[in-house]
Amino acid sequence: MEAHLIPAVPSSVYYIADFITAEEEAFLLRSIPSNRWVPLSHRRLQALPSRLTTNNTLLPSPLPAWLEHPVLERLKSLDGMFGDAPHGINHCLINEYLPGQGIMPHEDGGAYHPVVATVSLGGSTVLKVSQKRAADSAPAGTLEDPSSGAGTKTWRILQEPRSLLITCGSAYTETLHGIAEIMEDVDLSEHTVANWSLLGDRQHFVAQGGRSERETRISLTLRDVKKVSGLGAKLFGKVR
Ligand SMILES: O=C(O)CCC(=O)C(=O)O
Ligand SMILES: [Fe+2]
Repeated sequence: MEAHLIPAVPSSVYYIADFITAEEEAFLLRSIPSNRWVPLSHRRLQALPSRLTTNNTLLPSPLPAWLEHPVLERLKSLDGMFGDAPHGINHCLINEYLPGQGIMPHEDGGAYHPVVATVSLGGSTVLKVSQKRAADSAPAGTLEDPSSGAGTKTWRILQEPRSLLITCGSAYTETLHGIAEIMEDVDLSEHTVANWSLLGDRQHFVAQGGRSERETRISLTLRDVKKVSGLGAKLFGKVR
């Protein structure tokens, strides 16, 4: 995995170009249920096997067979990335973004084991990663430094279709990530893209003059939800 570590961004974010083949990408796009989308104002999403309950608990149920091979199988084979996760991978969030759509800067938070894997399908996009301001992680009651918004470090990660991005460690806990609501990503170069050296097809973006028009992109975000309902766990033969 060290060969896939994105340099410069807080540790650790890994990028693997061509994690799946074009045939596997087409299979995944065909397999995503068409009747489970939840429309949001700036994208639509679905959660498999289900959405979390209000107290961030998962009612356990297996992930669908179409996710098992190749995605889950291949993720589990990655040098122990999910080795410490209590249930391996038990949840998949699917987001669909049309050109011009994105997601506000956020952190994934404590409901999940702090390793997240994202498989990109369809179009390319830029994920903007920024260091949380000191005030974001300061204990409640700490006065905010009015200048703290300035100088927040940011990085751009270009996600090509069929790629895998894995975020863990302090990158999971100390940064925010988001996708700008724009029709085109511009100024893509070795100087502005943190994972430039790891891209599968740098030449594609060079040939476009460092521009990349957004196309419909679907991401599979795979995680381990920490809390699994006890009743379900018993039904599955595991008492936790
Ligand atoms: O679509 C993506 O790559 C990011 C999705 C995301 O940040 C999330 O679901 O928490
Ligand atoms: Fe996220």
